[in-house]
Amino acid sequence: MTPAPKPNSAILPLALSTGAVLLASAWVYRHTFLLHHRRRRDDPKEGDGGNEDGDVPTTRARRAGSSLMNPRGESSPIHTEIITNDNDGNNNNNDNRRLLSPGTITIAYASTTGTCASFARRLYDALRDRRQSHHDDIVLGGGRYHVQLLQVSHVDWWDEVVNMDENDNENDNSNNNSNNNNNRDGGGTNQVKHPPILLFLLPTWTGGKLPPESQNLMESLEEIENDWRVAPEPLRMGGEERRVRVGVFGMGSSAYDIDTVGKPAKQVFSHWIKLGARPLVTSKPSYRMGSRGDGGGSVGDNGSKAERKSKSFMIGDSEAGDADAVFDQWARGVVESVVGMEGGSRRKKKNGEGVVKTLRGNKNGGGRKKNGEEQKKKDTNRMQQQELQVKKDDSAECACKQEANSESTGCCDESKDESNACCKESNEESNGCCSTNNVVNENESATDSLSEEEEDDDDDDASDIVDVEDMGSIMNDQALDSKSLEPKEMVTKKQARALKKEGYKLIGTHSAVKLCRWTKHQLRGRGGCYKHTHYGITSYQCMEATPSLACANKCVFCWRHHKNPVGREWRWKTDDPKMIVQEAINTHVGMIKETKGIPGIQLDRWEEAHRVRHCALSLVGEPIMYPRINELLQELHERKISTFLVTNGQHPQAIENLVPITQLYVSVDASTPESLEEIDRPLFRDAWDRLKASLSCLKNKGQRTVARLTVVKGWNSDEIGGYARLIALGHCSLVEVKGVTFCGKSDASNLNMTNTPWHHEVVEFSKRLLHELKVVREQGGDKDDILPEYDLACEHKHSCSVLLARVDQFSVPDPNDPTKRKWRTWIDYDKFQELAARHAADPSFKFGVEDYVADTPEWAVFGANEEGFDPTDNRHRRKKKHPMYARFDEDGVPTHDTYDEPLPTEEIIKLKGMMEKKKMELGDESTITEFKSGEKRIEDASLMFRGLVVIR
Ligand SMILES: Cc1cc2nc3c(=O)[nH]c(=O)nc-3n(C[C@H](O)[C@H](O)[C@H](O)COP(=O)(O)O)c2cc1C
Ligand code: SF4
Repeated sequence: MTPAPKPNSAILPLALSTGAVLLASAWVYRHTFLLHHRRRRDDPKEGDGGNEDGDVPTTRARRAGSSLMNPRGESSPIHTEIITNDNDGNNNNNDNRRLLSPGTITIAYASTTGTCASFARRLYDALRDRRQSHHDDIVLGGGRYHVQLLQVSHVDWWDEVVNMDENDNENDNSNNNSNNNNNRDGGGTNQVKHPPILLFLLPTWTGGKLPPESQNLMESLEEIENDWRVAPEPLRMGGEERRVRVGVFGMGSSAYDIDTVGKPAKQVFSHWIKLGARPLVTSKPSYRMGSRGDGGGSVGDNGSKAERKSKSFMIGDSEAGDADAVFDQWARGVVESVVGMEGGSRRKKKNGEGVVKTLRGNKNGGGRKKNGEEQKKKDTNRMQQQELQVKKDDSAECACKQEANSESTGCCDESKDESNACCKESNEESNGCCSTNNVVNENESATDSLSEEEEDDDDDDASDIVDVEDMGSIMNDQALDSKSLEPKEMVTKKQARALKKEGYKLIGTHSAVKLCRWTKHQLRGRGGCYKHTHYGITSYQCMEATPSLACANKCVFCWRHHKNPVGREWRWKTDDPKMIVQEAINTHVGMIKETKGIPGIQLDRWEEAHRVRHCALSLVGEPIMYPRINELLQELHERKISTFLVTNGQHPQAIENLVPITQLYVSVDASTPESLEEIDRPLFRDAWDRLKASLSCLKNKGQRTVARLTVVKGWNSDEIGGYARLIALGHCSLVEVKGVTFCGKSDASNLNMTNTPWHHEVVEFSKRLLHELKVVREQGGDKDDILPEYDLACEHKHSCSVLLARVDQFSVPDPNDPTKRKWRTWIDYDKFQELAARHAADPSFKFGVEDYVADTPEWAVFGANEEGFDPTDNRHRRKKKHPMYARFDEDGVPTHDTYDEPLPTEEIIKLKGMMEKKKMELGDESTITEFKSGEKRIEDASLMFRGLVVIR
């Protein structure tokens, strides 16, 4: 690798001609850039924001002034602190250091669902546990560090790297002098400047990127690397003492494309190395105070090279369930390296163990022993895996094909009719069950490249880069280690805790039930849900359940806020369907019993509610993924419980295999491949094709099929023609259009209340969809393939829902007025059970949609005065603090009154003022208050004129 030229080095020979002068100037500029900027920034006359050299940013928006730095001496204890940030991302701590100041350890994390944030905190606490004095100081080894914890998104990375401080060094020196008295190791023995250390904890987000708010890190590093004005490997400048050491821990999930797992973390690590940083843990001690004889050296001298190299950068896999253990391993390596830099081996051992205890929370120091046992177990597993692989390779048939005959759904099943899609994926995507091949191969290549490196025992930067290239293999190695031959349980303890907190009652290892708020609503005589209006379901006799909490998406509007398992195919322990159904009913009925005390409960309904008559397999997750779904449906039918099942359309083969059910839904969340990607954030690369295949499957199902459209304003409410074309693939019996329900703010989604459409907007959308369906119908096609006619059949204003139904299946001429249409979208549930039982006894017996329809009551029909509200119930209208408004500006300030008339300007200004005041009271966050009845009130200044919002 080319050594970095020294700033201000020879330029004169080139200045012989004008061209050469220009060239030389550019060169000088480039190679003196850092120095120049350091000086300029520190010169008060030039100002912080001055940028006369072009568009290179020189501001440091979020950094406290260097005058605020704590005095620090080389061998006195480490000072630690947490940098807090306000909602605007401004750093409130005036005591934070430049990240590249010698003697600074910075733990920088990004996190959206909390994993990396908690790891960062654990690492910080582990370091803090090294505190050796009553004031907030920490000692590692023989020296001290200033440790700071911050979020990636709150740092101006360009500024931190490019505008390095001259006076960071000066401060370092002066601090050394001023604090010699604090030297706990005898003072004066540790007169060495410690290199800055950067430790990153980074998750993988959609498409193998960093979460959007943290992408500033990647962008800045890329920019610096590519900016011709910045010297190559700028971080080498200033000598070894100042050369930043870097460690990165990436989080990902192998439920996603394997090549995205930890990708951004890997890229970040690679960028730092290319910029001249050194891996914190290297084959030779990365920085050493004394000679080996003095007890110098690092943990890098211990263990195999492969082990050592895996420590600066490691990846945890949330899917494998061993992320904690991998993190502990990484963190231990990191801390031991810091200790190794500082002091002798005696101290290193002691301190290293201390950190292990803290990270694992094991005060008895049992961590290491357990580790040894775990390692043995892992080795055995790895050997078994490899044996298995050999067996698979030996067999003439592809493993997927063998599995395709088994009951399990997922990629192997799907290979049956999708031209061996699974095998294809195993090559292209290292997907799930078929990926063992790739993993083993990659291990081999990892071994190859590592042994090549063994020959190159030079601790140079070339091998640092090779280090980076090997990291993917290391991750696979970890993944393989963690794989057990026994299928594991789907829901981890952490996920179970999170789901329970949100009110899910878990059944067995992968199922759940939850009491729907409409159940309570109708028990109190306040009206049922839209399924009551559209199909005659008794809401208080309906059980919401799922036999699979996992699914293959991360939809932006998901109720689970992503505290759930994800997976492309079933690979978990499989519970017995009878147990699931029985437990679900018991749990549901238990919850019904608890509602007795709710004010207004109607006792006759409450008693009836003890008998479950309907099951909506739509709670969360993907019910159709459960390999024994048909048996489960059978169990429900045997108990005379109707079955509504909602699938997200990612498992077409499972749809094909499904037994007749009362009503089968496919969610259609987007009308183009791009918006599907954006909204559902699917795990499958071919998600769009899967959705289309699923819809096509509906055509021949025989029973009632529904395309469910969830309208997210501003995300999927355009391109309506695309929806019509998708619906046409399946000739779906019904089309349910429903406004998205906002489930409170979530870090994992950018959705907010403004994405929730009003009922009149859903009606407008439905009318436009009807028009587009007509267009498709008029375009014709084969005689048998002409799209049937649809019309607006029902609406339920309370849940912003409209039903479009096929005229041929759900309407008859009105006997009282043959010029009019009479809708029959309700269901004769007893009839369905009779037909389903006959089919179960004799699968050659077929039945269709028209065989179990029932009349839709007048109040439920689209356009009725009742707006879908059952008149046998009592309607409770909310008292509005403010009159209803029809339209709002982008901040949520009303612009049109309830009759859609524009408001006078002075009225708008007044409302704006009220909102500002509310914002001051509430801050930026929205607060959600849950009432006993199950209703939730969301308070958010931007929503204040929309009245109370109820979600279920
Ligand atoms: C919306 C979303 C998208 C994700 N996309 C990916 C991905 O493409 N690849 C991957 O390996 N992991 C992906 N993950 C998994 C996360 O990287 C993993 O759960 C990680 O632990 C999250 O860390 P955090 O809790 O600190 O945010 C995704 C997670 C979410 C919620
Ligand atoms: S498919 Fe359903 S359960 Fe899965 S992420 Fe989407 S909304 Fe949530």
